[in-house]
Amino acid sequence: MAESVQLHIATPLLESIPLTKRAGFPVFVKCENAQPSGSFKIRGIGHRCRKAVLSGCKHIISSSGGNAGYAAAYAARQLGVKATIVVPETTAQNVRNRMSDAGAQVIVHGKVWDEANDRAQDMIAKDKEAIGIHPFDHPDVWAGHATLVEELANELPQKPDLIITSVGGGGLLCGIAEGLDRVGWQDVPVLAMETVGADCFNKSVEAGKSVTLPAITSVAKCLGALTPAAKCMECIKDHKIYSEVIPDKEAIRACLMLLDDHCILVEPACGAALAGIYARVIHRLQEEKKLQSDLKCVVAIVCGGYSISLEELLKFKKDFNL
Ligand SMILES: COC[C@H](NCc1c(COP(=O)(O)O)cnc(C)c1O)C(=O)O
Repeated sequence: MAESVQLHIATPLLESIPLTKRAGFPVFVKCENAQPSGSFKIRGIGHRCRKAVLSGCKHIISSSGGNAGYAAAYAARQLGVKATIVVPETTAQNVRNRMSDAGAQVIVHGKVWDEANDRAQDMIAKDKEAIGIHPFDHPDVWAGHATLVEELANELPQKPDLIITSVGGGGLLCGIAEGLDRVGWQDVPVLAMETVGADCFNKSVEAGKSVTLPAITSVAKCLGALTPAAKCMECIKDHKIYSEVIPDKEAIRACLMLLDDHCILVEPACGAALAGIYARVIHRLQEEKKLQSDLKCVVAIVCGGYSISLEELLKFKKDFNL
């Protein structure tokens, strides 16, 4: 059963007419919001959980800002094992409820994910039957996320000129890099988007070494890792990765514009990726001659996520005067 139960799905890839019109070049959206757990996380977290259960694990303990934890709770339910998810105070109540509804025990500890992760590590050390599921820093997580690029290789009309993603701890970025290697697209550049106050990867790229933020001050709480996975710093050696940072306001604007363009409600962590187009970051890179002017195929990953509601988005709209 654990070998064969389906955890993630092959998600829709849409040629986005509204985004293509706004951008002036063909834009495809990879709709990870359609995953059973509401975000791309189930790809890597599901793969990690399945391998853990096949190795005899009876209790999954995950730390998460929210979406990785829900993916772990969902995977544990499908795999028929116990799950405990440790989340920081910033994790939205609706996400905590979803984890409980999936059958997981939810423990709230710490102001940021890193503190929740410390508590989870303590629990893992004391439970011989448990295996820890890291939300972004594990080879099995990256291997699972890489399936997204394999689907692109099967679906896109041509090799992409650019793939846009957002970065929290860098697990999705590392998975994309692994996927590009798998399908022979090592030269495809990646635009890695973060928000001000959740930009540990950008700070690390600028410093040429891993940097730990003093705090997470962005509203994109699900990008809230203080330090990126070390693997990210290897990825930038082997792949062309543009690291860009936008203010929270642009992430919220992107969420609002995507809702209008595609009737898809996403959280700020996902809006950050779409801001690569909506905030014209790509156009600036083109003006700076860092990106080719004749883009023919750009893929934006709609990473999804449940840390949002219509009410919260409307409050952000008001707070940011949008
Ligand atoms: C603290 O949180 C890290 C992680 N969220 C990460 C996340 C990302 C960034 O993915 P990453 O770069 O961490 O693999 C993007 N988009 C969404 C909707 C996300 O939830 C979590 O849920 O535990």
